Amino acid sequence: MLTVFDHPLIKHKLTIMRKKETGTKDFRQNLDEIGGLMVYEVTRDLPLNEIPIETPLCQTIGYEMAKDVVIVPILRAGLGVVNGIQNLIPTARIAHIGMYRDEETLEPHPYFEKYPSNMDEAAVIIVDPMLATGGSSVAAIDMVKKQGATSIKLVCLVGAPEGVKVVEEAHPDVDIYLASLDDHLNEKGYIVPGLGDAGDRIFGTK
Ligand SMILES: O=c1ccn([C@@H]2O[C@H](COP(=O)(O)O)[C@@H](O)[C@H]2O)c(=O)[nH]1
Ligand SMILES: O=P(O)(O)OP(=O)(O)O
Ligand SMILES: [Mg+2]
Repeated sequence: MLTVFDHPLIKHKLTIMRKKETGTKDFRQNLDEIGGLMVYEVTRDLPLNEIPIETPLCQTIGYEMAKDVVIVPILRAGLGVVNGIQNLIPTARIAHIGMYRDEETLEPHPYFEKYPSNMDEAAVIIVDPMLATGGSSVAAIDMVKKQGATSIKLVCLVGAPEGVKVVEEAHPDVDIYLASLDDHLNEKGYIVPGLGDAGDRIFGTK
C-alpha cells in the first residue's frame, strides 16, 4: 500500500528542502522534522501489550510496545531520517545498509550491512529520503528479508512513480510512505522536481 502524506507542515518543510539555495544545516533540520512527523502515522498500527500499572490514584491497565522497532537507514542519505524517528522511539535499534548507486547503470551496490539479532521479530522501518528507480529500496528489502524480517515498511520523502511501481511489484507486502509523489525521473535517474542528490545535500559533499 502507498501512503502519500497530505499535511501542511510536511509540505512546508519539504518545500524548504527542495529549494536549491537551502544550505546543509536547514536541509538536515527539515529532514529531521519531517521524519518525526511521518513516523507518527507510520507506526499507527504497531502492536501493543496491555500491562497492569499503578497510578498515584489506583490500579489500571497501560500499554507498552509489543515489538522492537528497527530503523534501517540506507547510507548515506537515509542517515538523515534516523534522528527524527529516534526522537520519538528512543528505544529503536538502528541497523545500517551501505549502498551507492552506479551513476551510469543506476544499479545499487551494497557495501555494508549490520543488523541487530532479532530482525525476524521486529517492526522494521527502512528509510531513504529518495525512491527514484526503486533499485536501492528493492535491494535493501531483499537484504532485510534475508535476515528474517517479515514486518517491513519503507519510508521515503520524495518518490518517483517509476520507483514506487518497481517496489510494489517486487515486494507487494511492504507498505510505502512518501511525503511527496513527484512527477518523473530524468535521464540521469534523478527525481523531478525532486530536491537533487540527498546524500550530497545532507553531508555537504558537493
Ligand atoms: O533524485 C535523486 C535520486 C536518487 N538519489 C539517491 O539515489 C538513491 C535511490 O535511487 P534508486 O534509483 O531508487 O536506487 C537514494 O539512496 C539517494 O541517495 C538522490 O539523492 N536523488
Ligand atoms: O545513493 P547514492 O549513490 O546517492 O549514495 P549516497 O546516499 O551515499 O549519496
Ligand atoms: Mg543513497
